Amino acid sequence: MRTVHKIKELRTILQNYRSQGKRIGLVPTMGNLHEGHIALVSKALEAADVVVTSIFVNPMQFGANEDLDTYPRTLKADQEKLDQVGNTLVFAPPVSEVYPSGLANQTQVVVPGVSEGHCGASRPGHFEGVATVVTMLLNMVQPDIAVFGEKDFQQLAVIRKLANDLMIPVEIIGAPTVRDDDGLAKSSRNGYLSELERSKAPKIYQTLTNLAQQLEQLPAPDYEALSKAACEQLQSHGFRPEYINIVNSLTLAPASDGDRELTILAAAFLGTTRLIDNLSVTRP
Ligand SMILES: Nc1ncnc2c1ncn2[C@@H]1O[C@H](COP(=O)(O)OP(=O)(O)OP(=O)(O)O)[C@@H](O)[C@H]1O
Ligand SMILES: CC(C)(CO)[C@@H](O)C(=O)[O-]
Ligand code: BAL
Repeated sequence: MRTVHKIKELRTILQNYRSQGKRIGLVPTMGNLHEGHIALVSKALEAADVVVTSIFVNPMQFGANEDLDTYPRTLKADQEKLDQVGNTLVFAPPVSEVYPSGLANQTQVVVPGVSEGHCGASRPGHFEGVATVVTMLLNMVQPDIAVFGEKDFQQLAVIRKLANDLMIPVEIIGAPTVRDDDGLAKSSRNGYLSELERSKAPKIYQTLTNLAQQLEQLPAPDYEALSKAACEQLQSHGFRPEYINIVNSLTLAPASDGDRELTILAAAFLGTTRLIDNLSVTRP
């Protein structure tokens, strides 16, 4: 497995693979890899001959009071994990390589509709940062396929829309959320949790599971009342819920009576750690 830090070098290597007729996959990450990320790389390897795993903590998607400075950077351990998986190439550029003219001067990609609300409301500018860097990565790598996790459900919707709207010739593939045995979605930020917080954290998934059951069973659910009750349930377990929203799985607009494919989106703080999760349901 090779690691490259420069776009020029990456392009030369990929050109060589392409000229041999190899299919190229991309898995964008911010590093600190766990089994969720490895599942994305394995899925990409099912559809591509060589997979580029990018590791880049993208400053453009972090808000002023967020954890850009403390976000775990663990390149060596990440390389060792990827070494076990298969034919991967690590692309780990420095910030100066991705934003040579600085952030303030950077052209941005804005994705209307699906970027708004949910995490888009609580993290202003976040999805512009994600959409911009993902567009740049897709242009740098020019992959046949790119794999993203359903754990970041709204992000996946944003990326599907930008690839479609900007006519980027890539297949965007979603991969299911990988969870710990107790249901907690694996996430780099789980590492911020204290032992006590970690023991409470699975409540977020349990709350979503209970809510999903009600959505499957109730003949005419009152979505707002159910969301409010679920937030109160989380609060009683020591969370500070940011939102629990029941949405149309495709548009991410609030669920309405005729919708059958629904997704429950949730974000909540445990102490200073912000966790997100989601669960999709089909109404009878
Ligand atoms: N548990 C998981 N299951 C499936 N995919 C995941 C999981 N966790 C992260 N991913 C996916 O991995 C890719 C890179 O995500 P990222 O590096 O931000 O990891 P993360 O663990 O979600 O980090 P953070 O805690 O900062 O949100 C994204 O497409 C994300 O959806
Ligand atoms: C897609 C991504 C790598 C863009 O920085 C990031 O938002 C993430 O890790 O999910
Ligand atoms: N996993 C999404 C990236 C972020 O929270 O910034």
